[in-house]
Amino acid sequence: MTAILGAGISGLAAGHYLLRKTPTLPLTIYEATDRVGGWIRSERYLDDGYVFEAGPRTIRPKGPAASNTLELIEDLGLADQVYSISSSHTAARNRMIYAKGKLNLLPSSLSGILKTVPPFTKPLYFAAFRDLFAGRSKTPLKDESMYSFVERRFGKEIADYAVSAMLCGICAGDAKEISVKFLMKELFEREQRHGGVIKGLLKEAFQNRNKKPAQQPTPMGALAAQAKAENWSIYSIRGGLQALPECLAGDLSGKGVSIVMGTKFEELTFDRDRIVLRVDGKEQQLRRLVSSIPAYKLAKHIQKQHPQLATSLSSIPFVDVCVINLQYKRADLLQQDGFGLLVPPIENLPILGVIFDSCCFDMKDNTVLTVMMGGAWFEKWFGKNPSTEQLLEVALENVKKILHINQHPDKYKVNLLRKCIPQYTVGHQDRVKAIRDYIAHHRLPIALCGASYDGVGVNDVILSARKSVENMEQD
Ligand SMILES: Cc1cc2nc3c(=O)[nH]c(=O)nc-3n(C[C@H](O)[C@H](O)[C@H](O)COP(=O)(O)OP(=O)(O)OC[C@H]3O[C@@H](n4cnc5c(N)ncnc54)[C@H](O)[C@@H]3O)c2cc1C
Ligand SMILES: C=Cc1c2[nH]c(c1C)Cc1[nH]c(c(CCC(=O)O)c1C)Cc1[nH]c(c(C)c1CCC(=O)O)Cc1[nH]c(c(C)c1C=C)C2
Repeated sequence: MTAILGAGISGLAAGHYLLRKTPTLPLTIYEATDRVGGWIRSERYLDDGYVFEAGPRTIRPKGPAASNTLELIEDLGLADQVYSISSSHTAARNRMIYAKGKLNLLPSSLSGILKTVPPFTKPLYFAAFRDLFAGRSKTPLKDESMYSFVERRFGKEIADYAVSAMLCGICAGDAKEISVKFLMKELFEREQRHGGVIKGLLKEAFQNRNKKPAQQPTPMGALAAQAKAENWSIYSIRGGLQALPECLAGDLSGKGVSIVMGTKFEELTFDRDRIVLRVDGKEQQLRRLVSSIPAYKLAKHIQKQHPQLATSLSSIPFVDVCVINLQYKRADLLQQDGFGLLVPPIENLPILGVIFDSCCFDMKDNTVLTVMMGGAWFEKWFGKNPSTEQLLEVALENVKKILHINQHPDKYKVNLLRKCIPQYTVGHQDRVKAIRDYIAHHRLPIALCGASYDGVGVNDVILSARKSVENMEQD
């Protein structure tokens, strides 16, 4: 038998790809909680016309990982439930940062890069000049923090206001700790090879001017082609993103996969080419296993037999995020439409950002906002065990200060998501390599997928599930 640990989006996707490879495969998915979806959780108030998302709310449609998700959505028959936002929509164009006491619209066009836009004190194209004239790093580097790379190449303002804020909005992390390879691997490698990012881009464009592309682009499914033709910027699923894992789980159950909820699985031992899983007091013999649970959780289950692997798995840090959904029964509370705002850490405020849900999606006559707080700075602001009231108060205070909304929300929900986002800190790539090398060296019949390893977005974790299954040996 084959088993999957975890029924978050990556575990369910792994089930989908396993069945696509071997439709008759006996398969069980073990989930610790009483629901599927993991961090994807939508609380629906459909009679009143709105949804509270506790975790992700939008998915990117561009790039190979994104096309893979769209193909999955199509396979599940969910294409007609997709709610897309085109690149010309205000929610796509208007992203703001709160800095120096006011809301600043980030440039979304070339002309914006040519002008000086606050909070920056020079036009953004100056950053490109700086890169052209800054020397290469004194010694070759294997990795460094995102902040240090951007500060070296493009200057402190870009590091403080653009990149640090963007990292808050992707992994709730501190740019001074996150590896440059998390988002800028190619730029970093170009700089290391050519002594500058722009120099490298120009040199490579010149060298490749007559070369044919080495690979044909992968063919696009119909939905990905539609997303391209209609120029989608982001999308979600009607009624909330949770419909995606729910639909996947329904499809798998319909194909005979057993999804066991509320499992207490204790220990995993590897015995030659078998795995013994102790679950709910009983032993299960498995031929192979896909783990989609967070790395630090897997570490606990294999600690006794493989302490070295457990140490590597637990070395991937995670942060806590508090997500506070607010609903007001009035449509006109926001002075500026947009996707939302981010607060760069240099502002030293206790919130990471606010998403304007009701600008992105039609939520009848409601204003719906989501305040995100904590991340790498959770303990600094809130200590170890803040109360719900304390968290709500901080969120409302900042909504008042930044968005000038003084009234109390008609409905709210405070979600404290403990250890919800992994931090790809400097050296992450080597840590993941050490984990995979250990598994290969000891020939352990386990495949890893999920947010701990190769990307934290919904697209990344679905693709990680596909790759982990494709790389598994056949019987
Ligand atoms: C606040 C927030 C906002 C986000 N926003 C976005 C966004 O806008 N766009 C985007 O693309 N991504 C976003 N993400 C990231 C994305 O949601 C996650 O990376 C993704 O959902 C992770 O999926 P997963 O399956 O890897 O892990 P998880 O969702 O963590 O699923 C793992 C599952 O395993 C179960 N489990 C754990 N331990 C065990 C065990 N011992 N036995 C059995 N089961 C176990 C858990 O209960 C869970 O169901 C966001 C994440 C957060 C937290
Ligand atoms: C705590 C704050 C967070 C906000 N969103 C996330 C966190 C942790 C999670 C998240 N957001 C995005 C991704 C990546 C998706 C992918 O690449 O597939 C993740 C994991 C998308 C995203 N959201 C914002 C940006 C700049 C990005 C990067 C990609 C893109 O440009 O679309 C903006 C943003 N995120 C948050 C806020 C408040 C915000 C405001 C503008 C919250």
